[in-house]
Amino acid sequence: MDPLVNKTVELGTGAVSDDVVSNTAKYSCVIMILTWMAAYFIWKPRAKGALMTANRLSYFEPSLFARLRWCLWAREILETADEKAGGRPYILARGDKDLVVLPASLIPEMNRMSADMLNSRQSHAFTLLGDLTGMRVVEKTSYHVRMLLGRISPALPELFAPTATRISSAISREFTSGDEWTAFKPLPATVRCFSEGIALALFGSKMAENSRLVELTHELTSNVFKVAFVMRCIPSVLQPLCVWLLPAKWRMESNWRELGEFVKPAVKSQANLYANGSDHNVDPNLVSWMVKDGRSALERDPEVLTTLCGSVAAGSTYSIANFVCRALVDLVAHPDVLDAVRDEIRSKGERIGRVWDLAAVSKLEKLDSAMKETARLAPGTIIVYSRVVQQECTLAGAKLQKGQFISMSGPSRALDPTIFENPKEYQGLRFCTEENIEQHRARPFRSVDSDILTWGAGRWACPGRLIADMAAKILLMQLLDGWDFAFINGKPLSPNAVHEFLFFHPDNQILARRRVDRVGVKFS
Ligand code: HEM
Repeated sequence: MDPLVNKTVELGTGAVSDDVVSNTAKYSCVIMILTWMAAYFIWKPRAKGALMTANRLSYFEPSLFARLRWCLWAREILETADEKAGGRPYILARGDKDLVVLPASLIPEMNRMSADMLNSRQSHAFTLLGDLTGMRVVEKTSYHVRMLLGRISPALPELFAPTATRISSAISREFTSGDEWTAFKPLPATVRCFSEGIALALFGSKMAENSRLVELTHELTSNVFKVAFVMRCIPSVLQPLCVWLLPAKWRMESNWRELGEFVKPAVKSQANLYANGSDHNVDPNLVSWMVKDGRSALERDPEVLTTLCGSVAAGSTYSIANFVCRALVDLVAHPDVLDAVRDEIRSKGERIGRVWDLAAVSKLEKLDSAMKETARLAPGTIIVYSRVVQQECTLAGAKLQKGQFISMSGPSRALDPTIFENPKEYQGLRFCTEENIEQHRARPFRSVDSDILTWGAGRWACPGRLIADMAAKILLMQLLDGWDFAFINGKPLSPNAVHEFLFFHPDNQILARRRVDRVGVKFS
């Protein structure tokens, strides 16, 4: 029979539509099984002996979803992953990159690995989207890090008094002089205070007299972070185009140009001075030392030095300000700790005639303990020890290829109940108890502590930690002595988070008023 005829007949009875449906169902089943098998075989070799993956719902999920989840819920994702992994390495799908998260117990072993095995620069440049934020050069050099550690940190006793003077005069500008409660935004106020100190360390006293340059140190930072935070939500291929839709990108470009207009002529004129042999006393600031010590063409290039100054500004102004605002609100939320810290400042001040030098400030153990506790509970970043592997190696049983990004979870250590009793509870004086005080004296806030990980760890731990510690104490001591603080409607403020970064929201407000019984804090 002619099949066409047959079909026509069957169509009329509706039998064909049943057939078509059942064939479609069969083919769909076959396709599904084949797809599943293909996925299984592609996936299986990776999964075999492989690590757990966090923040990836399925192999086929677009990485954009992982990016967005990480942007919004990084803390929760990391906490759940740490718990599931139980101290074993795992993969964190961040959306922009898969990181192998290693247990913090590996820190001593990793600290022994040479600099050409693990690279921190590549990882920092990637995290802050160096190509888009203008900081790509930090991938090539750590000259600024060497200068901070080798030249600026040793000069801190000399920098202490002028830094304190600048911060103090900024405090009197930024904080209320009235004895009535007044609402204000602590983050922008403290950022402006710290920018005075950072500008001094970066550019020296003469250049730091220029208020626009001081302003640039935090304005540039703010725009760099805005660009990086927003662009990290967008797939890499779209970033070079989309970034130009951000007003922050245009402002940042103009900030870089302006910074160059300050730094480049200074670099050139100082290079001339040194070339003429008139370099007897180097002013302790980053620009002067970089010009003086520069050996390679890169280290002498005014454009590169401008970028390095900008990247130090980006690593410093908001980091200290965020930290100090958190330390302050933690103290306000725990009046017993606040009273103990104030008493310590007052009684020690009386013993030394109320004029503080760097050594005396460094001995405020209760203030130091409260700072450590804040940093433990609300670090600047929950991911630390971020490095790029340079040679194939095996760590904690995980085989790592060249180019693999690795990292560690800060909270997995800082909130470990075997290290800290009631780890999620703020106990500002926990490091000053009888059994902890000796260790606290040996490892104050400014030191690299692989239990708290405030500064990361190893040879590439934060090179600005001594400056940060000094500047934070100069500010906190004056604020605690001179002002009362309170929450608006008694409501405490929690840290905000975006990607792996915790921060104090710039719009957060608290109340302040002058203290009637302030005794005054002077620095020498
Ligand atoms: C409370 C304030 C601060 C905190 C919590 C902090 C924390 C950190 C952390 C965790 C790192 C990564 C370290 C690693 O990769 O192991 C880092 C890097 C860095 N910090 Fe800080 N920091 C602070 C203040 C400062 C200051 C004041 C400066 C400069 C004056 C600074 C300059 C830098 C630089 C240049 C890097 C990059 C180092 C590199 O490329 O290897 N930081 N900081």
